[in-house]
Amino acid sequence: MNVLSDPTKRRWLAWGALATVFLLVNLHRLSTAVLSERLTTDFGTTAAQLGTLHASFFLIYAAIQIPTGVLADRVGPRYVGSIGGLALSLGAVGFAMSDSYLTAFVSRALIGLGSGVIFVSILRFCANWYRAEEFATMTGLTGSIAGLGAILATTPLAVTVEQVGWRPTIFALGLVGIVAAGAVFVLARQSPAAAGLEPIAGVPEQPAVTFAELGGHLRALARDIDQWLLSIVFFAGNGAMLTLVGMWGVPYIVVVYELDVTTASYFTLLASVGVLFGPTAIGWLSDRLERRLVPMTAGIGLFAVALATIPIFGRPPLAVVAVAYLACGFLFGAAMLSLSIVKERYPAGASGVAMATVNTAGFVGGTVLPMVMGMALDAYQTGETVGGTVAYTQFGYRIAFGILAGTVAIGFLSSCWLLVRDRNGSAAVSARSSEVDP
Ligand SMILES: N[C@@H](Cc1c[nH]cn1)C(=O)NCC(=O)O
Repeated sequence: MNVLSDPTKRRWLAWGALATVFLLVNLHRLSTAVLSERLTTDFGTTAAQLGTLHASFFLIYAAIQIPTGVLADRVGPRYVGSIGGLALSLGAVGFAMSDSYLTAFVSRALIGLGSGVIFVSILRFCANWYRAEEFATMTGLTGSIAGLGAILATTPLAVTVEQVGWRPTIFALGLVGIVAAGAVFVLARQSPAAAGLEPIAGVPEQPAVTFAELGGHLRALARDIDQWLLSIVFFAGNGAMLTLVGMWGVPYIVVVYELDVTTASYFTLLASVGVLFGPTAIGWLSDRLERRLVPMTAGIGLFAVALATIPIFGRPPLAVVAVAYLACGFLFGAAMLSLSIVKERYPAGASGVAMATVNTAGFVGGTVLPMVMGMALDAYQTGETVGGTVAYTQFGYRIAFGILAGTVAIGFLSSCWLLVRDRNGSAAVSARSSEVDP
């Protein structure tokens, strides 16, 4: 058997193609920080227009999660993943060739649209090609790709853009994406059987679902308390991480410790290093322990504690901030277990819509929490500007980080509630509930 005909090897090739597209998703979604000055020069954008360009990606991303879940369940990851990869890559090519803010905005929206379908398609692919007890590891591994993308979107992207220019860089990423989307189409079949391969031991063939059945599952999800609790966990965990890395993690250090932006960005880089390792390690541990709720609750609780060091001390030693940022990134992996739990609560054929529902909450968190923190900070302006941006007081940052830590603490309480419900038998928190959390 060669690598294409052996299903246990073939699945890694297909996952690799999908993961390459997901790496590009993460590079594009976090690239605005590095590109901002050049975009301002080339398109004459105001700060508000630049913010809209950045935020449009997240809004579209959140909005299309549930339709993506329906399509991933009904049509399969091969078509959804490859068409999404093609769309985001064409968007990147268009963005690189844009000659006005309008074309740049439309192209960026296309990148967001294509990107939004990739993560759920990968998880849906993993549900069909990996055993249930490998699923949290695969979800974590996929989440870690986001950490790698976040790292590549900092200094490596900045250096490349400096050397060859932003347009050739984004154009090249578009070409890589077109090749990767082609590889997804060729390799990522619906299941081993659909690829004409032997079944994989312990991975049952999943029945096809109709749109009507998926509608029924969506209605069940809307009524399911566990789904809402899991969504709160992911809203808090994913939202807090995206807020820390993508928005307020750097300005806090610049203002409170009076460091320059480049030095401050090393701290958020540490958080991304945490995301590189944490989701895989925690997912793997959960699979080994055959437990989901206990590691999720412990991890999200520690996440809240790590984040709370900032509002509690206001200006802790920088080494403490470094450890806290790294710990937050690593422990974010615990929040990702919410995706495995919801997947195991629903029939295999509807796992896409179930995971997409919880992922939506994660990206609503990534959109809402930076804004809420910003509104809190606005009440504590110093009246000065640092590096062209409005400066806020240290107390303002304590309040804003307190809101963020409080949100993660609510995620922790939701996770505790899930544990209690599971122990009381009021919820079958996992399809394998008796094995997973006895
Ligand atoms: N790992 C997260 C994204 C993230 C959060 N903080 C830094 N990166 C992830 O994979 N989320 C799912 C998705 O759809 O991107």
